Amino acid sequence: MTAAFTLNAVSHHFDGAAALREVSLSAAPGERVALLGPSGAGKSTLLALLDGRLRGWRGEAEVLGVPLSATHAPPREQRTGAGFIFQEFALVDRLTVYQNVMNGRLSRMRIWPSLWGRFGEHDHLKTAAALDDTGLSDLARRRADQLSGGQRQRVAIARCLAQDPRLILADEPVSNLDPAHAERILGLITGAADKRGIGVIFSSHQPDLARRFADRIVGLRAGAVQFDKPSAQVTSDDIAELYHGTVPGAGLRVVS
Ligand SMILES: Nc1ncnc2c1ncn2[C@@H]1O[C@H](COP(=O)(O)OP(=O)(O)OP(=O)(O)O)[C@@H](O)[C@H]1O
Repeated sequence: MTAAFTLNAVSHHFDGAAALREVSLSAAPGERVALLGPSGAGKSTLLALLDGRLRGWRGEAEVLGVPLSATHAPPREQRTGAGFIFQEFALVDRLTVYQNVMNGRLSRMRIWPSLWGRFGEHDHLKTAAALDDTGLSDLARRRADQLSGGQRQRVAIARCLAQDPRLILADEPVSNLDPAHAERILGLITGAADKRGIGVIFSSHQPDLARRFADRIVGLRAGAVQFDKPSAQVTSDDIAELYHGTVPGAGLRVVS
């Protein structure tokens, strides 16, 4: 089966400073991988690369069997089918929950219908299913700016699910949430992925949650892979070494 992604010696620099250094990694289909590491380790950069948004990197990268280009965005018909959940939710405040989730369908539509916002019955069905999976059906008519942080995050997840993704990428999906909500949201994302038989790659600052919700943890530091292990084999020493010398509060938040 096609790997969720494969990276071979991928490096990236921002203004001459290395953000990723010779990263070689892959994930099996359906695998849940957590990216851990202190602030500035390169987690968001790696996820942006997997999402096909990063330009100017070196090396080789393939997502869901589609080679990525370091120089240009892929044409619509060659997109990988990965869905992205943004840390800051990226919702349109003046639109309803339903409209925000429906927007997830735009990337699945042909160009002209998408420009006119002409959604079909199939799009409405996918939207309704995504709202149901995230427990948002009762809030469908509420405006996005009238939601709590946890509810907004659920809308962002539903929008991603409405895309019918073949892989879910999530950049610190629970960083703005209290511990109980964080656990619920990660359970929601990984449960929805399991139901669809697809993988999840998420970044986190919370080792305990990463251990609980990921099959595998990749420790990134200063753009390089420091460890890559099944979650059950990641020790407290691995975590301490990964965060060694970093500013307190910029990372580790233990959730019991
Ligand atoms: N657009 C940008 N322009 C310049 N430098 C950038 C840009 N984006 C990231 N960087 C730098 O690249 C490095 C990696 O950043 P990245 O955001 O990938 O880290 P991160 O592990 O996601 O951090 P955090 O946990 O704080 O979100 C950092 O040194 C950061 O300052």
